[in-house]
Amino acid sequence: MVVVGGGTAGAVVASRLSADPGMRVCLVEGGPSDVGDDRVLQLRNWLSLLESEYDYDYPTVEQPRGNSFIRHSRAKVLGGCSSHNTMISFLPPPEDFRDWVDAGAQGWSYEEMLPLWQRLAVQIQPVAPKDRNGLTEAFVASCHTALGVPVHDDFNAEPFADGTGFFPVAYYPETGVRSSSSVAYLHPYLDRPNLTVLTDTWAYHLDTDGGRVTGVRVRDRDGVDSTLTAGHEYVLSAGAIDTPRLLLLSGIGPAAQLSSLGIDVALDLPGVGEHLLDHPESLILWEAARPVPPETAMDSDAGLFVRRDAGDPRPDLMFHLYQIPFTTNTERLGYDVPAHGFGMTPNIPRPRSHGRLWLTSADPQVKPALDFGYFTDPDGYDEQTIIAGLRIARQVAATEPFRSWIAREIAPGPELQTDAELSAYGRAAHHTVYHPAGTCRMGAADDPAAVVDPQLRVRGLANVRIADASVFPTMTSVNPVVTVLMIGERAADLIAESSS
Ligand SMILES: Cc1cc2nc3c(=O)[nH]c(=O)nc-3n(C[C@H](O)[C@H](O)[C@H](O)COP(=O)(O)OP(=O)(O)OC[C@H]3O[C@@H](n4cnc5c(N)ncnc54)[C@H](O)[C@@H]3O)c2cc1C
Repeated sequence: MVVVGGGTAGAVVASRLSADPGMRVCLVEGGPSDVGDDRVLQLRNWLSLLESEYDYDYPTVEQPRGNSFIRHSRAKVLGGCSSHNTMISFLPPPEDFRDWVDAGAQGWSYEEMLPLWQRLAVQIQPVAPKDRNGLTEAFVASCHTALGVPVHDDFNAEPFADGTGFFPVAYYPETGVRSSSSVAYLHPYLDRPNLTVLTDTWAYHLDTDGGRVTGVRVRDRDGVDSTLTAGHEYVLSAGAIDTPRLLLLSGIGPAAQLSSLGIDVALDLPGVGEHLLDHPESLILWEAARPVPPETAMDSDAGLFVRRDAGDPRPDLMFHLYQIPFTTNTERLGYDVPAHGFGMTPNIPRPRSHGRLWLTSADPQVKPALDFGYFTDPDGYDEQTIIAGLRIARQVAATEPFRSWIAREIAPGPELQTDAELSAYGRAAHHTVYHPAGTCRMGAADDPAAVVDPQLRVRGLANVRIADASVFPTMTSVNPVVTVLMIGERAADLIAESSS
């Protein structure tokens, strides 16, 4: 087995498969190991990793209705984004998986996914009491009072329509170490004789012949090229940007795009790079009336879910509380940067705008172009959701005890009140929750727009599967990392079944 990408899902696949001593697994990871690297392992450090040497750092193309300055962070380290994210860990609601089945992903219902959730090796629990501070507790109390939503002690205890509370997080509170896929799935097993982990090794081409992958061309940290071959199967787990990028560089994708770049077409697969999904979020920023207390798991410990559409049992508006002033976008717009501040970030659980990614060059070094199409849905649903979110955040801010923590609203600023004003600000200052997905969409075996079938097999190739966020048929209503881990678990099951 060759697994390309030792990230969130790839680490799970390699770990589960190498538990069988009869299976030889080679895991190829573009970044370094995280073993012993406290900068990566300490969950609270996550923000310092963005735009660092651990980040591939992808720009977007111009977003006429959104923010063109967003830089999409993607982790370059063993464990992938689970090694530099905040590890907020939600089991998605049942209807999210119903949407997947409706999109052709037979076998991916909530009931079929639950056993995978139950066996996850990462340690998930609500933010530990020692990591909770007065600001965050006041926020939860005010959400409850202002909006009448329930307080959840554990969001994962059962499906919910709305509510507030401390997030479930995958970490070890006693040490502050993240429970990433690398820590939970690889660290205990790195001495397995049948598991080879090649770090700092970049895969840049899949060789194909007669409907099969015959090898993966890689370059190691010294710039030495070699070709890895698998006796059984290849698994692509390079993530929602780099998996389609690798396919396209290998001539697997929309034929016209590939031909225009002079890339030989190995397989015309129109869906590769299409259907780029994300969770956009905006920000309401406040100056703090007093310094924010230091206790925290990772500076975004609590949140709020709101349901506006009574016809759907799922929330349709989500907020993270940011316990630090996250001013990247507001500063650019001329707003003050407070010494002490915090914010709420309304995001769209099921956005209706989609985008795509594509190559602009046959050179593997050139980053692909990413167009998220933010706020381009024709009915304006995404825009309206952000406007509603900014208004709801103000309601919470006007309610004690949270209100006493606030000195003033910095952005959008109290003078912006109309829908048009809030929309213009909300879109100019918007950010990403860093959840790209869907670019190698899973669908029915006879769906020509799908890239993988429900067994995660690439359409038209006999021995390669994809296991990462790129296969999402639709966006999950909640943060996606748990779903990505479950995809890794499912991929391992599917491969084990097919090899027995
Ligand atoms: C800053 C940030 C915060 C986030 N916070 C949360 C959160 O709190 N909760 C949540 O649910 N989700 C969160 N997410 C999203 C979540 O982390 C991702 O959706 C998920 O981890 C993606 O997993 P993946 O397996 O698809 O890809 P990744 O985890 O990105 O794995 C891809 C791996 O492949 C490697 N790779 C890529 N290309 C190649 C190549 N050509 N050759 C070799 N190796 C390669 C990469 O180095 C990487 O290790 C966050 C993301 C970010 C960036």
